[in-house]
Amino acid sequence: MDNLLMEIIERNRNLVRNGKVADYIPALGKANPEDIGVCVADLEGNIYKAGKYNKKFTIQSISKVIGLMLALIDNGQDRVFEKVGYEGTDEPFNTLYKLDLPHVFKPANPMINSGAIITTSLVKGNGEEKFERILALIRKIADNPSIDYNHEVYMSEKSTGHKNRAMGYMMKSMGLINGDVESILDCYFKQCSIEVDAVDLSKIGAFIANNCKGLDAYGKIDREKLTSILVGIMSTCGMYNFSSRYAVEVGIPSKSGVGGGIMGVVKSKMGIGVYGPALDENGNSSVGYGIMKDLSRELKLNLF
Ligand SMILES: NC(=O)CC[C@H](N)C(=O)O
Repeated sequence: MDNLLMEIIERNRNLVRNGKVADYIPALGKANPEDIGVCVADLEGNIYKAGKYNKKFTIQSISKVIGLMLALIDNGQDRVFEKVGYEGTDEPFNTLYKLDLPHVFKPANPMINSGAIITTSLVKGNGEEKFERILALIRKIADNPSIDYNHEVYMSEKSTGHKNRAMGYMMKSMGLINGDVESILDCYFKQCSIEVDAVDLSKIGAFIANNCKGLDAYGKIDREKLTSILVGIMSTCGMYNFSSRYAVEVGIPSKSGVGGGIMGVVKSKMGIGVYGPALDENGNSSVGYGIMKDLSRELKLNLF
């Protein structure tokens, strides 16, 4: 299996040229596009890996899955989806303008920035406590207590994230956000700056694939429902405005981040973590997409 993963990396390495490392968050621009890693964690506890699987990068939008998870545990399904929708969108992840349309009352889904700012706002905790709870949950489900956030990336996001700030205040004016917008954004920027590697992502994916089994408590939701919401939303919205094409070509519920990571969840089978920081025009890892496509074909994982 490790050999197959290495072969798949090499087969897709040329896709680096189709992408570009994100630099709208200046600190992300330092990543090396040639660093490519992959890891598969199955539900029996086996870990298969190849390439730069232990290269650290920031989790970015993949944290939206964990934000949604904790918001659901804290509030239950109905309260969360009063403030954010279930539906996919053909707008990019940082879209803002639809929030100002007369018939739009909430962000389309929790995987775009506006929707994720809502789920972060719904995570219980005052000030730092909100972030500490998100970090603790990631450490727990990745089974890695050393996971932490990257201060430089956090500061870089905080000082340049004006559009996210605009969304936060817009949604406050729409009555969707309770509490202090700046402190919610601060938590959002920090959660995006949490550093992981491909192994961590595969383990988080495996946790979800195993019906989210292993938490001490599930608060206002049961874990079967929690899992189907996470997996359903990842399949329809996880790759932003590329989600449907991705479903056709890969067919694995996945979430990407502009740090270059993709996390895949194959229910009852495995979690997958891929890293490749060069991004395509939708903000998804260009090599990561190729690797997921090949993995899906070779291991017959396409759900559809
Ligand atoms: N797509 C992403 O990974 C976006 C996350 C990034 N922190 C942002 O808010 O722009």
